[in-house]
Amino acid sequence: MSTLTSMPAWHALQNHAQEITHTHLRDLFAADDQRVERYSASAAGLYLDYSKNRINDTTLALLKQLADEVSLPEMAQKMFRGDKINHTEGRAVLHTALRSRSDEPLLVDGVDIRQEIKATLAKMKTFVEQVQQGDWKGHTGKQFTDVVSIGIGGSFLGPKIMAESLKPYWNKDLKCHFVANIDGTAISEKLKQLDPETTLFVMSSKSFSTQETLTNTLTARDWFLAHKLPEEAIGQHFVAVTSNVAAAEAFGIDKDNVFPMWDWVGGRYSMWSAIGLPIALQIGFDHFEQLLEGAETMDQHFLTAPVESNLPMLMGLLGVWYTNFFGSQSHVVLSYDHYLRGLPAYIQQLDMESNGKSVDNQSNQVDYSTGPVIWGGEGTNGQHAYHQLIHQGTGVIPADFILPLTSHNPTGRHHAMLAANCFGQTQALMAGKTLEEATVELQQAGLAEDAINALAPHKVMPGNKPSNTLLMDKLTPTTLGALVALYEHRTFVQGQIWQLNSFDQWGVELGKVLGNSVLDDLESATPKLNQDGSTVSLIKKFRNGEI
Ligand SMILES: O=P(O)(O)OC[C@H]1O[C@H](O)[C@H](O)[C@@H](O)[C@@H]1O
Repeated sequence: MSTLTSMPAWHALQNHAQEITHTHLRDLFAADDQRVERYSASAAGLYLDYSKNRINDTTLALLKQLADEVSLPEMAQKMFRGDKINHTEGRAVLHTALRSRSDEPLLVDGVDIRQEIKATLAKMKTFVEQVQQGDWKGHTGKQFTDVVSIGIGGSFLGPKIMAESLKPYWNKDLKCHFVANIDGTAISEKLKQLDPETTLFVMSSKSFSTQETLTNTLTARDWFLAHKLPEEAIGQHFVAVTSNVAAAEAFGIDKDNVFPMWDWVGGRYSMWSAIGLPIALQIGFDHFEQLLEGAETMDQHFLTAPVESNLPMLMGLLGVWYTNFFGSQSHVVLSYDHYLRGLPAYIQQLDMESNGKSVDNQSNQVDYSTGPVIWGGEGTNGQHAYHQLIHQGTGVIPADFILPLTSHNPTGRHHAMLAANCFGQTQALMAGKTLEEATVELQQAGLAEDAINALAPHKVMPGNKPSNTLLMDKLTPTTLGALVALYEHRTFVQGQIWQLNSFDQWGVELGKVLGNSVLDDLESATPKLNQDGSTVSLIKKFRNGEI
């Protein structure tokens, strides 16, 4: 039995879950008109209504006890101060330092990283301003109109989704494009639209060894040179962001054009570093700094607020409550804002690559569920696609609804309708519709009794489906920074409860290695074909070009 499942709070939560499954949220709201006042909290420009969760005061007390029993507050302090909590890679975890304005020295292996962070931010600021003001032009003297950010995983999702989310703040004279996939269509379709004389390439790869990014950059480089631009023009049109500066130089990127990052920043936590350069180019450096400031405000809240009003702690613990005591296997993030339509995909990598693991910090196989599938999309679109399952499916899928109260594009009644849909969905999930209510509805519609008896059960909505509602006054760089930091710390909370190292990703290695040996067989004149039968069959079909 693992240490986690032997903890007193764990056993108490198991017993408590048995009790609370017999209560309906409808009844909890009916019995307490102060419920939302007691189960809501605000911080860093965000408001969390968590009253539509399957909880009562005992639940929260036991979840808090569990947090204490795993020493969560102490673990958070260790992370922020640079302890090497990423123990399988022997690394600190300091994405929080990237957005900190503290001057307190922060040593990693004897080096004060605050100075490196400051120097890199200054380098980014100078570069962004030079590009925006036309002081850094293309080889033929034209100002850049387009930026192509080449990267994948955390070197793609952060830049792309944050830039997309902050469109109201875009520098109108510069358009950022994002290429990630090795599929040649991705880069080909992008390059078709572009003029090499006015295009700047930002190649982002922490390791500088990722096949997709290296290949796409070489293809971009070939395209660039194929347009009669000389080799010496590369230096003006290609910059890189990486922790492997030597590899970047060997690749042909000028040393002065390399923006450093560090091994104490995980890829999925790296948008605050120079990986965020495309964001800063798109929205301007001042707005990028506001993104950092919003995140830092959430950091301080996470470090100092008591559990019962600590947004990341509450959301993280509630996730554990459903995963481990209600059998939930997925969690849905619903952005009721068109600009935030990509956010669920960002949180998907953040959370699933952090906690999609089954070996604990003591190198033992866990005997409990860990990271759920994170999915989601844009409201109200999801209501016409997958909300059916959330309402009437057989499982419990906790939902986060995210809505800015003010739209950047006030258009007629649109925003009121968006908000009404958002709130209506959380209400329907909570209250549901009973058989009696469905029956009365059908009687009022004049259906015959046998028809009613056949149809009514299909119209029953069990309700008691949990949701969080996250509000902000308006989507700004500051509130977006706070929102992303909130989810980073929510992921940290869950990883700590599950006794996981949330900051390595050994699971992505095998597929890459096997893919390389398959590639040899796909391209070789004399393929070895010493793979399993299915893979050999697939290789042969690819080589023959027919199924
Ligand atoms: O930035 P790179 O070193 O190119 O890595 C890009 C991505 O590669 C892997 O898939 C990791 O799992 C991701 O966390 C990382 O963001």
